Amino acid sequence: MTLSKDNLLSIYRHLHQYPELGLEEYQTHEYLSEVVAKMPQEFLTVKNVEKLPTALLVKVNGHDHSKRIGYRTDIDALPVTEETGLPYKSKNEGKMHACGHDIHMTVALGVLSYFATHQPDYDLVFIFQPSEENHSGGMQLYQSGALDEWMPDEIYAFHDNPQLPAGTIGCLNGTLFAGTCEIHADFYGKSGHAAYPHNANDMVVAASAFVMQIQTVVSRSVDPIQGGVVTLGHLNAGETGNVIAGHAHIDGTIRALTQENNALMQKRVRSIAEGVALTYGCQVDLNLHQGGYLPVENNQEITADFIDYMSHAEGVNFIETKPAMTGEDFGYLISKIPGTMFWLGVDSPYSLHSERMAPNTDAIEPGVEAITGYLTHRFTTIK
Ligand SMILES: CC(=O)N[C@@H](CCC[C@H](N)C(=O)O)C(=O)O
Repeated sequence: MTLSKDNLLSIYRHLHQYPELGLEEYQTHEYLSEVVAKMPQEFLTVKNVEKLPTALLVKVNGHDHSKRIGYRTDIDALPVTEETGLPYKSKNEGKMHACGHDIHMTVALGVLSYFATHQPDYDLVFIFQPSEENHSGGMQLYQSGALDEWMPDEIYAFHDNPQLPAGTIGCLNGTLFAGTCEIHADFYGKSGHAAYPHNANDMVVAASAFVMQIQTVVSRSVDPIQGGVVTLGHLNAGETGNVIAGHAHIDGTIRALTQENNALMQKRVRSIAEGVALTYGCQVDLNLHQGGYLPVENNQEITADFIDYMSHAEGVNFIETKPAMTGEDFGYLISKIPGTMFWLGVDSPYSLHSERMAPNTDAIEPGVEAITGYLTHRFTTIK
């Protein structure tokens, strides 16, 4: 049975209502397993992963086992309080599928349900991967060895895109997403009475200097033609207005389209943190963590075939897109297995990660059809 439009919509709404954070996706894993269990099992082999219990792998056994295509979806949500006002809004307080991984999972189930009833030419491995937003779930899954016996020859994934019309496929033959590196910084000084600054060491001042100096990383150190991003999204210091803060904590992210620029920016952020500590006579504890968030470099030959198919397939609305500074731990998987990442338009006025981001669910069916059509085509061109 191929899941119908109504089935897919009700799956989407269920997933949307029960978002879970990275590595905690137990209910999601259970629900996905139940949906897969209701599909005809003749061609399916399901595998759980001991080291990563919320991951789910499903192989559709093809007519011929000499080649294998991987299709990955992420399953985690964000610590965001939903404000879409949707009747099926999140029931898990403070958690939301604000990055649209619920769309990713629904489309993956739609594609899987098609191949569960239409045996593919070669094997297809569906990878339901935890923790894309943090903890590098894709890298953890790869390194767990769970994929080893089902290692795909090539791999695909998409991300939903609120800026594209619903159902539109977007792609680029090159680097689609940036490599990212998380910044976590703690500045330690000496707290004290607001009236006696000379007896304290104010970490609001040190953290502010760090924030301002960081602004020169992209503007002064990165080739402007290549660009980059440093965003500090979280700053916390002190307790109240008349007490000098002895501690400041900052979280942020570095983004660059090449690993070389990412490394350069990491080096500059470290120098600035150390410079601020020296200048302000404080301690800094800086943690720069890149994990599996490598640039998403689409494979040239595979992506050329993908773009050729999508631009000519009947019923597919395709546009060539620019690189984006969003990150993805698919960057790790695609550095190990050649493949293509692409966009699926979900047409929302609010951006990914916004508490108001409400994907247009009209994207689901054309997404399933375009991907099903491409994979069917790819079985005839895969080398
Ligand atoms: C698609 C998307 O929004 N991905 C996230 C990935 C986060 C990577 C890492 N935790 C970081 O913050 O650098 C993104 O924020 O782009």
